Amino acid sequence: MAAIDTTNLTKQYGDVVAVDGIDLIVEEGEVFGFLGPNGAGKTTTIDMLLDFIRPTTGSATVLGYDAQTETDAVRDRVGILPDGAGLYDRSTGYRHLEFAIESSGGTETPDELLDRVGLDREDAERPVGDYSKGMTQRITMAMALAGDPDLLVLDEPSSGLDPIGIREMQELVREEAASGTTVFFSSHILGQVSAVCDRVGILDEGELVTVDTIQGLREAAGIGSRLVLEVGGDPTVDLSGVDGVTGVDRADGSLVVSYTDASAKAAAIHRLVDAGIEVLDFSTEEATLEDLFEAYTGTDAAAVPDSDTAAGSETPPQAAANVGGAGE
Ligand SMILES: Nc1ncnc2c1ncn2[C@@H]1O[C@H](COP(=O)(O)OP(=O)(O)OP(=O)(O)O)[C@@H](O)[C@H]1O
Repeated sequence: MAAIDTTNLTKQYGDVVAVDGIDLIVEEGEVFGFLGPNGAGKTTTIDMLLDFIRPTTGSATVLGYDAQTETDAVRDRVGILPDGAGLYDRSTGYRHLEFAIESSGGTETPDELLDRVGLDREDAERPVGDYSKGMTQRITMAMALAGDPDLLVLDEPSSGLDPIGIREMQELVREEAASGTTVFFSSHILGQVSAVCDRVGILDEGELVTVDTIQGLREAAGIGSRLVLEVGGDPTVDLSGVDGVTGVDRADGSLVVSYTDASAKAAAIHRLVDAGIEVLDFSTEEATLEDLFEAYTGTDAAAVPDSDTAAGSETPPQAAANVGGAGE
């Protein structure tokens, strides 16, 4: 059974096709990165998976349950970190956790969840309305973890976190994955997705343009990295048959070997040395993740702000599930 399975999932707002006929399968146990520039349709897709909004056409199942007709079964099994937490400002972090544990039927204690997300007890006793953005993100993540969900849906989870917080969040995702939880990780920041995800789907203007591993994306996009070698003399070079090498050129007196697989670097150098060619020096120029993002979306990733601003939604922001909200 797939953790997420969508068929022609579509959401249209007037003339805007926010999500355009997505067919996507996320296997159980995988960490799947859902990547796309701002406005690509990531949050809209997630909102349809959790029945916060209804598709215009198409359907989806989550953990084998119909996303529209078996919503309770879905929400009971899914932990959600929404883009823009719907918390109760005057209620404490601790109270939010108690509520999340109670409504998810969890057996953990609030303190255990606080530990996992790096929030201390003192902060947990303050009203969440006083929290910084990073603290809000942490308490929301803790709520999402309550009840040991089978699927974690994280919408821009690093939003508001500092570099240490981002690393801790990635570690949490790895821990969850190691314990068998499927993780659906949405972000517009490729580096964060690639750090934790087994596969990545790239969404652009509502369309799922590709689904692959990061390595597969590199190869398919044909944006390899380059090995620049300074060699003695002007030898004839034949690197045909070296796995991962996609081309050999000369530039400014150097030999430039293009490759899509990092293991090709050492193999190419060995081949040259075996052929009696003197390798005086070498350096590598790696294709960046930004190059990759740009190749698929036409969006200059460097110019995409690290924004956590979501487009509007049909419904008010949702509290982290398995939660309906944490009343006072
Ligand atoms: N309620 C709505 N009414 C009209 N248009 C909407 C509504 N909600 C979303 N949209 C539009 O749908 C498109 C997809 O928005 P969505 O929020 O899903 O993108 P996103 O990929 O999550 O973006 P971000 O990374 O900025 O959060 C955008 O063009 C957005 O303006």
